[in-house]
Amino acid sequence: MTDIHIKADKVSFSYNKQQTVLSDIGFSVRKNEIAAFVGPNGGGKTTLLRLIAGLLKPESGVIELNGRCRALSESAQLISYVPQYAKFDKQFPMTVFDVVLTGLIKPFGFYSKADKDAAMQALQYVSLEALKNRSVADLSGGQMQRMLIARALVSPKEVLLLDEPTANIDQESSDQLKSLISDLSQSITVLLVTHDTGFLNNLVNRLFLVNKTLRELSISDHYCQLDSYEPLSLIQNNTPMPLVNTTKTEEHTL
Ligand SMILES: Nc1ncnc2c1ncn2[C@@H]1O[C@H](COP(=O)(O)OP(=O)(O)OP(=O)(O)O)[C@@H](O)[C@H]1O
Repeated sequence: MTDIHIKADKVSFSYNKQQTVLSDIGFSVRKNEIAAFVGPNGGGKTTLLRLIAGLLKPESGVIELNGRCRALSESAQLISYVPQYAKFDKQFPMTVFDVVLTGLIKPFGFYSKADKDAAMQALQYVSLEALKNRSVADLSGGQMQRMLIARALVSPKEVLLLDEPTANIDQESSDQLKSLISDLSQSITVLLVTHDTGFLNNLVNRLFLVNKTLRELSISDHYCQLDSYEPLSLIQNNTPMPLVNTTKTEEHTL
């Protein structure tokens, strides 16, 4: 019996059948792992997340969840994707609670008491319940990110995909987010894309370098300077990843 949760095998993709964006991608992630995709701009990280979410279809190869490929509708029930630059018009008069509810697709926007309880629970999970009536216009970047995670998880999910979750947030918010992701991984699998390699220290179990192809980077128990890691130079020189300590420790719980 395997506990492989997500597996990609020989996946290739191009937009409009033009330039190949991803070529022969293969990796696997186990249940409750936190995996990060790093790499240079335009390397294909966001495209890979969209493929995993089922929003794009591989040109060749397969992506399996729990051992089989899924249709988009089924993927959407199991996987939540928080895109890069997920933004709300700050002038739009919506409260935090309203936004979280929109994570539940309901005809005519009719939400039951159970839906509202679920939204409240999701807000509690990300420690935003006190801000539930606040307008989204008045949220900080970190609060916005946590709200979007609450929205993504308002219905139960197996996998959370986060694209650049620390973009435009300060160190304190980044630390809170890191704790939240670590906590979430007790119950779900988290895959994230980031350029913020410092964020990955003591957080991730798996690290993948994406630049058209994918290469798993070794995670060592020995410390090194992840902060000075430069994906592009690694690819160009084809040198091994400097030793980093990004292993999530057994006792790392919140
Ligand atoms: N909808 C699209 N149509 C055509 N080309 C696209 C589309 N989206 C992305 N691309 C191209 O695909 C390549 C990979 O883009 P992608 O956004 O996946 O890279 P990335 O690694 O996430 O980049 P970044 O780190 O800058 O966010 C880029 O060359 C990009 O211009």
